[in-house]
Amino acid sequence: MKKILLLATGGTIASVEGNEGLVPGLSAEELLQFLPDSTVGVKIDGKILMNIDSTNLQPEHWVTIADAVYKHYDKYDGFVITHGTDTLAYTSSALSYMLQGLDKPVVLTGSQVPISFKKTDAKKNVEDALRFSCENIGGVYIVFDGRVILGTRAVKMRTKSYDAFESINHPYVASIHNKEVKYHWKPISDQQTLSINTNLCTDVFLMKLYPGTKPEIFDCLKELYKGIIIESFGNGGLPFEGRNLLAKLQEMTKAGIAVVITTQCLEEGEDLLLYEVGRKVAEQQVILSGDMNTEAIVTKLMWVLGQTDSLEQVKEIFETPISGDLTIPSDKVD
Ligand SMILES: NC(=O)C[C@H](N)C(=O)O
Repeated sequence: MKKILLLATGGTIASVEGNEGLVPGLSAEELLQFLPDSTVGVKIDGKILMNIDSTNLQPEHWVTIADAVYKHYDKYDGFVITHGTDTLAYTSSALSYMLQGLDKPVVLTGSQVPISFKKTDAKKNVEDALRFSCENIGGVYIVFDGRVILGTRAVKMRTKSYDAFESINHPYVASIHNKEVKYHWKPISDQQTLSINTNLCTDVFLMKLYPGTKPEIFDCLKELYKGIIIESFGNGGLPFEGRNLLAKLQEMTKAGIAVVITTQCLEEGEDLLLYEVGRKVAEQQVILSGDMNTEAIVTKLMWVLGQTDSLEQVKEIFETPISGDLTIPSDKVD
């Protein structure tokens, strides 16, 4: 019989009605009591790590979760982490960088409606997550609404609907229907032994550009952050006329700030070489993010800056795919 460890962290799934709205309140054992008897066939131990709305979740909590998986790794066949949906994709990405070489599934799930409510998506999601955690597959995954998404590729797209998450720029790993797992994609495992590296540098800022962004904002950011992610427009680029951000970019990279360029478009990623506005940026010491999603970019930059201060190394590690986070152009199928 497979042994699974369920790590509870809070979120809507564990929430109850409080005086000021929904608030996490159920323990891991209480969550498990809501599951039907048909979940037999698996031995599940439950452990609560924190009981918070994932809006309150911080990078330090990612470390707590990674440490818990690592500590219990040899004793279990798989792991299910129940979590709020709002920052779930950040946690799944962070875990994908901190825990590499997994040969067992680490499965995150949550729900849009608390498990104690009559009509809820929680029971199905936890059951599906438990099912997937028994598979012979390594890596970090999100299981939600019958779909399995690679941990570095999920984006929360909807605030209320059950199909809250989409897999962006990557195939769904599998779908789960009537208790059956049907694969659409499988990872190529090149590293066999599990390694944990939870060093993070959280001095990372995410800026969304809009027409009219003031260049002076970068003077403040330069003092506070070691890494800045610019969500630019379309294929990527910065204005060099009017409010000139290109000149500021040069100042930032000279000051040793790691600047990552991405796009506000969810699908297909940046392509800086296509337009003049992008090429002028590509000529600078910037870091490219290809088709990575913002959740993966933020957590990867924190993780890479936690490993090295050398800008060349930051660029090299960041631009190398980890845990399926980035499609290198030769991998793309037209
Ligand atoms: N559906 C949810 O879980 C939302 C909740 N606010 C959370 O992220 O904790």
